[in-house]
Amino acid sequence: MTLVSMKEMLQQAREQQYAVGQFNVNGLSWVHAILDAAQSEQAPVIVAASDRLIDFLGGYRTIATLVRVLVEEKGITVPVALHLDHGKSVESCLRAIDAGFTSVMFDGSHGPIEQNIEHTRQVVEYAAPHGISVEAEVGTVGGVEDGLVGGIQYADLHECVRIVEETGIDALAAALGSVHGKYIGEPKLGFAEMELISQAIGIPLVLHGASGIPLNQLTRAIELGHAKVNINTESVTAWSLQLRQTLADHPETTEPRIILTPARQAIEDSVRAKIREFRSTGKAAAVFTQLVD
Ligand SMILES: O=C(O)C[C@@H](O)[C@H](O)C(=O)COP(=O)(O)O
Ligand SMILES: [Zn+2]
Repeated sequence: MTLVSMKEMLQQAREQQYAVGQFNVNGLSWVHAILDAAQSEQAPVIVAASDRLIDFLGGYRTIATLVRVLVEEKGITVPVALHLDHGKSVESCLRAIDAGFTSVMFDGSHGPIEQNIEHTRQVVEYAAPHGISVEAEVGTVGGVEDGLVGGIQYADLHECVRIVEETGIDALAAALGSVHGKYIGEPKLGFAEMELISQAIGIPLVLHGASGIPLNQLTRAIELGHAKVNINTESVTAWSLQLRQTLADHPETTEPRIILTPARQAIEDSVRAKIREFRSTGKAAAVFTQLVD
C-alpha cells in the first residue's frame, strides 16, 4: 500500500465518531512498532515525525524513504499517512512534501493570527495540488512544545473559523486545555468550547497532548469531532521503562537485538491499546472504500 494523505481517513473518522491515532517516531523501533500495531488492528494510522526531531532522525528524505520502504517490505495493507508534526516554517513543510510526506502540520500558533493564516495558506497552496493534507493550530497546547515550556491558551472560536475558511486546511488543532508531556493533576478539556468550535468549522479536529487523558474525556473529545489524536509521551514512556527493565535483567548483554526487541514490543503494545481506545480497530477497510470512491 502506498502512503496516503490523511484527508479521507479523517473525514471518515469524524463521520463515524472514531479517531485515527497519530503516533510520533523517535527512531526505527517506532516505525516497526506503529506499522505492526496498525496492521494487526486493521486500523488506519498516521506515522508522524516532529519537525524538532527531523535532524536527529536523519532528515526528511531519510524518514520518508524509510517509512515508504518499510510499509512495502512488511506488506502493510492498512492506510498509512506520513505526517510532519509541528512544522516550524512554510519552508520546512514544503521540504517535507518534496521529500515524500503525505501530510503536514504548519504550526503558526506561537505568532499572530494574521501571520498564522497567511503562512498556513501558503502551505495549503503548495500541498493541495500534490494531494497532501494540511493541519493548522490555533491557541496554545500547554507543556513543552517545540522545546518551550508554555501555558495553556484556549483557541478562539472566530480565529478557528477564519483559519478554516481562509486557508482550506483539512484538519485543525484547536488548543482546549490539553498539555504536551505528562499531566500534573487531572486533565480538564474545554468541552463546551470544543462543541461550538467543532460545529462552526465542520472539519476534523486534532487533539494534541493526548497522552494521559482519561478514557472518558478522550471518548467525549472524539464524539465532539476529534478525528485525529496525537500520542508521543505514552509510547516513549513504555519504551524507556522496558529498556531500563531489560538492562537490569540482562546486565551482561551487549546484543542490541536482546536489549531493543522488548522495548519495541512495549511501543507496539502501547500503540495497540491506544488504537482500541480511539475505536479505529477494523476501520481500514472503510477508509479504502472512501479512497476509491
Ligand atoms: O513531541 C512532539 O514533538 C510531538 C507531540 O507534540 C505530539 O504532536 C503530541 O501532541 C503528543 O502529545 P503527548 O503524547 O501527550 O505528549
Ligand atoms: Zn503536539
